[in-house]
Amino acid sequence: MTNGATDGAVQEQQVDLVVIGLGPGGEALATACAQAGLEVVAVDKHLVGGECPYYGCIPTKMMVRASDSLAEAGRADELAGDVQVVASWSPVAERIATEATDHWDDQVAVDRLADAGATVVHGTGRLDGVKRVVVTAPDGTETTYATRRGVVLNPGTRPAAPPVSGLEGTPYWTNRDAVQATSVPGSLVVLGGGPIGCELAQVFARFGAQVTVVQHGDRLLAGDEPEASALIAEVFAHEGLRVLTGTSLTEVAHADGTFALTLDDGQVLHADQLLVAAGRTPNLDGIGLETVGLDPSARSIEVDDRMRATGAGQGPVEGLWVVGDVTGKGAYTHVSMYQSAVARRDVLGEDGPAAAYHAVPHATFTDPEIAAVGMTEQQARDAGLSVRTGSTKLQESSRGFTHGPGAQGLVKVVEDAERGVLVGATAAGPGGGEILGFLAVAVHAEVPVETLRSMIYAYPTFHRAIETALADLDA
Ligand SMILES: Cc1cc2nc3c(=O)[nH]c(=O)nc-3n(C[C@H](O)[C@H](O)[C@H](O)COP(=O)(O)OP(=O)(O)OC[C@H]3O[C@@H](n4cnc5c(N)ncnc54)[C@H](O)[C@@H]3O)c2cc1C
Ligand SMILES: NC(=O)c1ccc[n+]([C@@H]2O[C@H](COP(=O)([O-])OP(=O)(O)OC[C@H]3O[C@@H](n4cnc5c(N)ncnc54)[C@H](O)[C@@H]3O)[C@@H](O)[C@H]2O)c1
Repeated sequence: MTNGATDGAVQEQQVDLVVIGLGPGGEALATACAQAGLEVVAVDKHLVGGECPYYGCIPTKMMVRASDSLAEAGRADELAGDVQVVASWSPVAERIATEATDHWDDQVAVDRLADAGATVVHGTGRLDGVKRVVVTAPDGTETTYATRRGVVLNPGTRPAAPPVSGLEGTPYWTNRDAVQATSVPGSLVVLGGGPIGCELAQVFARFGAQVTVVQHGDRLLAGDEPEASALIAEVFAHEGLRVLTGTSLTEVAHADGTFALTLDDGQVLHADQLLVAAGRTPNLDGIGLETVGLDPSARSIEVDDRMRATGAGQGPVEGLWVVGDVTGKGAYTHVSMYQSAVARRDVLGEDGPAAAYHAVPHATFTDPEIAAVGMTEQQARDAGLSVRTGSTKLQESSRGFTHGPGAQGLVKVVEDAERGVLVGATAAGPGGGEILGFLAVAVHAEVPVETLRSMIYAYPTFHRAIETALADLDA
């Protein structure tokens, strides 16, 4: 690192690369570029690793694993005899605090990145013109970095706070509070029926909370196929969760440890806790986009297939790569990591495949898991494709029949009939995310449907239902 001109408290340093935001993609890219010999400054204002390991995927999947074990124990009655389980949140809270997050301490991640050769800085980064960054340390000191190769942005998102009267100032939860819970509320209202709302609603309900989900759209998991939404609604109803769709929260009050939540139809809900899971706000405010000619009010940054930032209708901004949720290509850890590898190759001048998004997979870890890849039927129709669909219920397969309780699920395939390839698919059920692996290959590699139909599917597996769904394309 070479020091340039210094000006009072403001220092200027020359380095090869600055990474602003160390979510999964930024952390991986900073590590790889440092290992490749670049002088890398890796900046995060909070925890190295980002939302996924501390407040997102990892702690929530530990919660899901625990609540699934309770559900399985409940199913034993029907399958294997009496099982007595007294649910306790303590092992869940303990596992998250000690095994997942190290009590929300990132020292291990900081050391790992430093060992790779990067300089790790805890501070807030912002662009300061092309290939330049200013970092403000927690004590207010500012350092300017002039980079030789450029800057990578991976700032991610934070929980959105919907503009509901009275909400601000109440002790409501977001995902960040929910994963730090040390006990289960007696009653919980979940605002938002997306992946976060659905996963956490089911977890807390299975641990004994009385849960109501308030969703202003007309169905849960609105990004998935309607059949998957209907399945989740049916399971939630069966498990005693209340789901209110087509409803908005208009007013929040909190007194004596209780929330009073007024809905647009005048109904008032009372609950011990409110979890707001109503979408995400990109951390793009104040990051200096205007200093490189980009729109500072944008909700996402346009990127080309090498992850180089492009303004609307303009070419790439020199020396600026963007990865993760703020690219708007799918707010998932695997997308952030995938983009990180594409950007790393471009930064290092290596060859490799360009980014492509026709087969982005996702899995929502409710029970049953709702997993999908590529387009929904509606998206394929909107794209003007000649669409054929096939579907089957998992519980009607041999494996579903033997599995018994907890076997609800479905496989749905969406074919571009003109090309004879799948452009989308859904796998919902036990291990839905695992069944999806097969379908993700089919959509990614555009395997002809006739080839998929000529395969042998192991009996009696859940994934064998794919063969039935493919046969249904002709129906
Ligand atoms: C509850 C929950 C569950 C989830 N479950 C899953 C799941 O099961 N599977 C899945 O694939 N995805 C899941 N996700 C989504 C996943 O967490 C994100 O897609 C993933 O973290 C990738 O985000 P990212 O790389 O854009 O950055 P993030 O993880 O959001 O990290 C961004 C980092 O940038 C830092 N930062 C922001 N601005 C600045 C700045 N100006 N200067 C310095 N640092 C800055 C932040 O402190 C943060 O550390 C879940 C999310 C949530 C909230
Ligand atoms: N398993 C996974 O892969 C996983 C799990 C959790 C989150 N994630 C990622 O994180 C992202 C964010 O998740 P999310 O669930 O917060 O967001 P989301 O945007 O997917 O869903 C939020 C839901 O809240 C509803 N909503 C918004 N404002 C509302 C209001 N005022 N009243 C009632 N309902 C309202 C919306 O209609 C929407 O259905 C997801 O899109 C996903 O990419 C992934």
